[in-house]
Amino acid sequence: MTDAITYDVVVIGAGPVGENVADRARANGLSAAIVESELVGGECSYWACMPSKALLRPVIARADARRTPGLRQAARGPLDTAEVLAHRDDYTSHWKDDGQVGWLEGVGVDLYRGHGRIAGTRKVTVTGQDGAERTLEARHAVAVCTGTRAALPDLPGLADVKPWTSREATSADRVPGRLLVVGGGVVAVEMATAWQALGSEVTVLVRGGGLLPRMEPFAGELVREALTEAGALIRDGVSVTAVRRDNGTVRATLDDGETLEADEILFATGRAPRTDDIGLETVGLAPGSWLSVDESLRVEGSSWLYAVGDANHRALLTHQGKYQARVAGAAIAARAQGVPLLETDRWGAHAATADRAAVPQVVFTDPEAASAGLTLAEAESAGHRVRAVDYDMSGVAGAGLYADGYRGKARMIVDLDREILLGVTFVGPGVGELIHSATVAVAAEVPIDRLWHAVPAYPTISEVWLRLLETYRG
Ligand SMILES: Cc1cc2nc3c(=O)[nH]c(=O)nc-3n(C[C@H](O)[C@H](O)[C@H](O)COP(=O)(O)OP(=O)(O)OC[C@H]3O[C@@H](n4cnc5c(N)ncnc54)[C@H](O)[C@@H]3O)c2cc1C
Ligand SMILES: NC(=O)c1ccc[n+]([C@@H]2O[C@H](COP(=O)([O-])OP(=O)(O)OC[C@H]3O[C@@H](n4cnc5c(N)ncnc54)[C@H](O)[C@@H]3O)[C@@H](O)[C@H]2O)c1
Repeated sequence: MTDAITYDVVVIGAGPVGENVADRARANGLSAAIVESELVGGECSYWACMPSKALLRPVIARADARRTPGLRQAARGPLDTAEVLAHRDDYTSHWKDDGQVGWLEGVGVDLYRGHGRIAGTRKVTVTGQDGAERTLEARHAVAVCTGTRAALPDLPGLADVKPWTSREATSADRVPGRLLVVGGGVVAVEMATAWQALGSEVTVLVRGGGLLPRMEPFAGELVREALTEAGALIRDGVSVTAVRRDNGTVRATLDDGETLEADEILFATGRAPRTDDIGLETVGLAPGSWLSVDESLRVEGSSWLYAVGDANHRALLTHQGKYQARVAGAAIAARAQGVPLLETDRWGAHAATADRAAVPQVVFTDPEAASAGLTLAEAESAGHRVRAVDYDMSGVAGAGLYADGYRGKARMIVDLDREILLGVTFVGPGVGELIHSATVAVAAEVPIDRLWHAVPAYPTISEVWLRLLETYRG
């Protein structure tokens, strides 16, 4: 082993979040190293956000075209599967990271390829593919940005089946004839939407709680209706108890004793933190745990260790992890400069307040489901005195113009004590591009009386804002 190489900041994991922590460190005049064991760009670029959205974009565009008079006939046919998969491959840069490595070089971050492990206070070892080990030492901070992997249930026979996880579901190069999807969360509904449209016969197996259980209930209901109309079968209240593969065919046994056959089975059953082999035990933390952090993203009880992005389990979304990276970068720099008091109060420069109050998310199904801030259930369980205001989006002129027979629903959650919005949900075609208006309203805590003066252009889907406010004001 050679002598330790010293940097101000050492980042483990070069996903979207690690890249941004390193970039923020550099922008604040600190030196930074980043360690990556696979591809620079992380899960998001190669097996998550980018490939899934590249698969879904043509699906959603075709559905929109089929709802547009004059285009219906032209959009009747099947998708060009080869072109869709090739487009997806382009969007993942064919699983090569040269572009992102170039970006790191451009911002002056040193890349170390290999597996990173914490080795006591402010030290990180990097084990390269050839087994050679180097030690990096951080003057100020080590940031764990190692993300997640798919969590698989403990089922007899599962390993032999070689099931699809989100990785295979986003990178497969052929369309399975029959696809079983286990789970009812975001990965399950997005991938069911994509592969059904690409030609698979999809069956979704939902254990309980319906589809998209973390959103307002009508989101899952509208997505279910459309998925069913598209030909997918959704089975509720069923669990897979065993699975095997015979001569290529997957056989999944359900808890009611029935056995289903398919060509592939996707487990979209949540995520597990990639913290099991990163040396947490050398600093008194439990390997394999989600890392609990304070508002500045610093691991509780530590003065130098940060956990940013998926690894801290605050909000498993790329944009939210990148926001955390900006906050953590500012906090690391301030502490390095000896700033005596950080701004960690609500909405302060060194507090990731939006993680708790104003997280936006878009589920890229047909219809899209988009939300910002709290659901009714979340607001109530947090003790707020609230009113939910609902509006059927088919009554909005711009929605009718956007799609013939537009189906959609909007809800805003009003904090009755402060007369501000705590959350907004839109479900319907085209709403993904609408949600930032809600994020601004929620994060800025715009008073309802002032929102009344934010006039939506006619005739856009955004007029739903006016309808929601009119409904609230009676
Ligand atoms: C199918 C799917 C679709 C998604 N779509 C969206 C979407 O549309 N929008 C959205 O906002 N979010 C989406 N997400 C969530 C998003 O992918 C994650 O929130 C995001 O990737 C988290 O970024 P991260 O940098 O924290 O972790 P990751 O992207 O997981 O990156 C972590 C990096 O750390 C590396 N690493 C791990 N351990 C080590 C180690 N010991 N040493 C060195 N390197 C290591 C990994 O190789 C990886 O490159 C999706 C997720 C899935 C599964
Ligand atoms: N468009 C987007 O923003 C987007 C897209 C995909 C993923 N993501 C993020 O990635 C994360 C992971 O998504 P996900 O869908 O994998 O996880 P999830 O936690 O959202 O959903 C997992 C689902 O699987 C079910 N489940 C768990 N174990 C099961 C079992 N043994 N049998 C049957 N069902 C089981 C759960 O009840 C849950 O409904 C989410 O936090 C999500 O926000 C975001």
